[in-house]
Amino acid sequence: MKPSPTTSLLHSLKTNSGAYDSGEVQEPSQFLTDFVTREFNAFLWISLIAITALLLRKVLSLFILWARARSIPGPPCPSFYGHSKLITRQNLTEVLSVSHKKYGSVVKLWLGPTQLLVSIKDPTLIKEMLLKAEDKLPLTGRAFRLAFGPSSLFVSSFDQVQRRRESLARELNGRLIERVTVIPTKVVDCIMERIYTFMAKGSIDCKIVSQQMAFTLLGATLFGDTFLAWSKASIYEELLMMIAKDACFWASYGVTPFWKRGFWRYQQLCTKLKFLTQDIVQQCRKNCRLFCHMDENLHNGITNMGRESECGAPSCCGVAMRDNFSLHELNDDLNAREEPCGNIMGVMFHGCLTTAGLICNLLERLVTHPEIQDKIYSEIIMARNGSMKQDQQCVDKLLLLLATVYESARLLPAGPLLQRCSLKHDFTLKTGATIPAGAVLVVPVQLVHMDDASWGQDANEFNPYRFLSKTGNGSDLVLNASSTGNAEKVVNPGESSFILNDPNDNAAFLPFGSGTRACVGQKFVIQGVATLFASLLERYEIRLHSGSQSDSKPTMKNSVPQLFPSPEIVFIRRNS
Ligand code: HEM
Repeated sequence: MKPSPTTSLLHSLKTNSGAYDSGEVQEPSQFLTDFVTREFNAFLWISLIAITALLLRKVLSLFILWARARSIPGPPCPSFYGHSKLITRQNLTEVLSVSHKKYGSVVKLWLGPTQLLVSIKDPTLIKEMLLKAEDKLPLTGRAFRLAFGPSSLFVSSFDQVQRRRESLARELNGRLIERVTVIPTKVVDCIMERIYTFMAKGSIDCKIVSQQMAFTLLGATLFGDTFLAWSKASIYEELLMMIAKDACFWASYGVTPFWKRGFWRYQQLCTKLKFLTQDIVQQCRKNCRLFCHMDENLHNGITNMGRESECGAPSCCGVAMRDNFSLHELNDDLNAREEPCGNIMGVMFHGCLTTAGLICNLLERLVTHPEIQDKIYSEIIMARNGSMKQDQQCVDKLLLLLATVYESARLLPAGPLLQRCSLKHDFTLKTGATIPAGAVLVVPVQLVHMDDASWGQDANEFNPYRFLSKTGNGSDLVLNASSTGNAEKVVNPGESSFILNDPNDNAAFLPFGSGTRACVGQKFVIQGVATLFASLLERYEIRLHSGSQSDSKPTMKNSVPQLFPSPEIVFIRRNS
């Protein structure tokens, strides 16, 4: 029988001590061999103990995970691999819809023996969870890191994003909100210029025009006037969209797939985007210095005429945006590991995709509900007549327009699920259910937005009036979801006074998430999109192209709205 490592260690110790006892002198080479053998054996033992401890820890945490998860209701596992075989990206919301109906508002599914998914549908519990679970899933962070390099936004861990989040939120909701009323006048001109080029070829696809609008709105906000005159803007937009198509796919590999040719092609696109971002940032800085210089000259009484074309600012711009503070917020104070421009690319990527989705949905609702479009137009004209400043539209008065933006965001949120996790700590919900650290937490936003209990019988119908309350005889008559049938007839902008409800008062309104990792762009994007549409609708009527098929009522499957194809639309200039 082979001696075990312990016996050989003891034996060698014994023989050596015996040799010294008997006064024999050992050969130095023999001593060295014994020493190395002993050291090696000791190393093997230590490794064995460490690996066993590690495995035991893993098994223990697995038992703890299973024990904690037992208290959460959910369908039994069909196999060792849990429910992963039943779930695809497309049908997860449907699976969750069925499970919530059967098991209640908190449901668990096993995605494998070690991966637990917990879905929450009750609005109050959702709010609680979104406050307590501070981290994002590592997959999201990986997708952004692979595409744009390490950055301090859109990272999984809350500790790493907190500071940048707060400073960006301060800027977006402070100075930028003030400025957003100026941007769209210029942006509309630029957008319309491109829309006319599209229309020269016939009608336009709603998706393409929304992408274009979102990109121009965000680009002008982040980079100022320089962006509107930038010759490479359309290449930038194309690259962003190409990256968006593949980002999740490449991030889903546990190990970066260096061996795949497609991955290198993807990386090339990302590098091109990085160079383009650096280019626009440099141009912004150059123009900013030029503008500052112009300002000085202006103060010194030197005429400014002709300088605008000198510095490349577009002719359509009435007001120049001189300090690109958003760039400072995103690009300054980077730590050594961060990619310069990483945050800028991340914000452009997320902002463009989500804003394009909202604009597309809004356009679809307006063309399929022309009566609402007409009312919004009257509201715009009335607000314009009452406005002191002829070149600016005060969007806060356009209640029906704002309500239509909210309703569009509610009906088709940017993604079907909100995802979170708590990487380090378990936490307990009010119901007593303990959510283990590392569990994938999801909110099926589409289901929550279509829930009759939160939105009334007409939850899956387009009804912007649900966000308006009518004040009458001193008491508020709230035209909410349950009374919407009549509300539309009663509400006529200008005839009586209305109040726009804060959509966030309803815990079931989640297109921008909520809690610790909620979208920092919500207020800005709603103001920006509403101001953009106020300018656009004042000058153009948007209609469905005569050949285009669009069903205003999306079909439902297990309470999940099915997307309708993007309609073809046309912009018709108004006479007045
Ligand atoms: C219609 C447009 C937009 C929609 C629907 C949207 C939606 C969202 C959602 C659902 C989240 C995750 C929230 C959560 O987990 O609770 C998010 C995060 C975020 N959004 Fe937006 N967003 C939009 C536009 C923007 C814009 C324009 C910006 C910035 C200029 C922005 C900046 C961010 C940031 C920085 C985060 C990450 C927060 C974090 O990880 O801590 N968003 N957004």
